[in-house]
Amino acid sequence: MGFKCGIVGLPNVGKSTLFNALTKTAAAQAANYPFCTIEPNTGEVAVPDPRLKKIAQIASSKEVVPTRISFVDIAGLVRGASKGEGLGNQFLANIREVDAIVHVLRCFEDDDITHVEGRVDPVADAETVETELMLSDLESLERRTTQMRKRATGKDKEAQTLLPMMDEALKLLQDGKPVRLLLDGIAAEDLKILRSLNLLTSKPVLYVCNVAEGDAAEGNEHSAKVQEMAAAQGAKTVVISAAIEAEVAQLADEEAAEYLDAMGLEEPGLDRLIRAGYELLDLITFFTAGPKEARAWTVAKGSKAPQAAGVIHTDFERGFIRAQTIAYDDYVTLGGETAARDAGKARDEGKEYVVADGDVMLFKFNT
Ligand SMILES: Nc1ncnc2c1ncn2[C@@H]1O[C@H](COP(=O)(O)OP(=O)(O)OP(=O)(O)O)[C@@H](O)[C@H]1O
Ligand SMILES: [Mg+2]
Repeated sequence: MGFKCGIVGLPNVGKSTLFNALTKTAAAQAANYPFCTIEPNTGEVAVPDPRLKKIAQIASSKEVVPTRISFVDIAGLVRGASKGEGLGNQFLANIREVDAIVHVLRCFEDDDITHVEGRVDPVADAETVETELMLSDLESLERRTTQMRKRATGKDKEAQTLLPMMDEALKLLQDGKPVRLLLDGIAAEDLKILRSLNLLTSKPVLYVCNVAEGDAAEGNEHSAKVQEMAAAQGAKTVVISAAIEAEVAQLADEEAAEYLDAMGLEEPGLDRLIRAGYELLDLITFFTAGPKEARAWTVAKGSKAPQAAGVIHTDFERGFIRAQTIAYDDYVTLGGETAARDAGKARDEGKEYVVADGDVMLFKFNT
C-alpha cells in the first residue's frame, strides 16, 4: 500500500519545515535558502481519528493503533523546471511518484527569508508551479500521442483504449488547464486509464497557506486570495503556520495544548492538514477491535471486503470467506460487538461488499 502526498511548491516556502512538523522529526533539513532540499524526504504520519479512541474504549483494547499515510518532502520547483531548470526534471520525476499534491504557498511576509521571485504573491506562485507541471505534461503527452495514434490505427487494443483519454487531457493542457479537471465525476474505469497515464496535473491538489505565526488562527490577506483561487477550482485550502507547527511538534502534549491555546488555536493545524490529505487521496478507514488492540486501517474508496482483508494480511484476502461488519454508529450507540450482534446489527458481508467508512470489521478466512 502506502498512499503518498507530495509536498510541492517554490523553493524556500516552508515545505521541509512543514514536513518535519508532520513527522515530528528534524529528518529534513530546513533552512533559509532556496534548494535546501534536493533528495526527497519520506515519512509516515498517523492519521488522527477520534472514532478510534471511542472504539478502543468500548472494546477495552490495550493498544490503539492509528492508520498512517506518507508525506514526501520534494525539492522546490522554479520557473523553467519543465525545461530542466534548477534540476527540474529530477524534481518533477519525484512528483510523478506521489498520489496527491500538497501545494505549499508562502503567505508570510519576512524580509529575512528569501523569496525566489523577490516578492510575496502566493496566487502568482501557484500559477508558476502549476504552469511547469502543465508544460511537463503537455510535452510528455504530445510525445506519447504521436506514437499512440500510429498504434491505434494499427488496431492496437491498448492504444485504442488510451487514446481518447490522452486526447481529452491534451485538449485541456493546450487550453492551459490542468488534467485534474477530468477527475470530477469520472467513472471508475476511466479513472484507471487516467491514472495509468501518470500525468502530474491529474493528481488531486490541496493548497497549504503557510502564514506567519500571528496569522495562524485567522489567516491573512494572502491566504484569503489563495482561498478564493482554490474555491474557483473546487480545491481545498488549509491555513497553517509551518513555523508554529514545527515548534508544537517538539513539545509534550500538555505544553503543546497551552501553546496552541495562547495562539488561539483549538487543535494543531497539522491534524487538519493530515485529514485533508487523507480525503484528497480518496481513502476511507475501517476498524478492527478487540481486547488486544483497536486499529484503524486504510483502503481506497470503493474497495470490497476481500481487499480490506488484504490490507491486514495477504492470506486474509486469498482465503476470504466473509466479514462480520458493524457500522461505526451502531457499534458506538449499542456499545460494542456483542451488543451489536444481539441487536442484529452485525451483518455478514461477502466478497462483493463495498466497505463503508467507519465499518468495524472481523474477517473470517481459510488459510
Ligand atoms: N510560517 C513561517 N514563518 C516564518 N518563517 C518560516 C515559516 N515557514 C518556514 N519559514 C522559514 O523559511 C525558511 C525556509 O523553510 P524550508 O527550508 O522549510 O523551505 P523549503 O520550502 O523546504 O525550501 P527548499 O525548497 O529550499 O527545500 C526557513 O528559514 C524556515 O524557518
Ligand atoms: Mg526543503
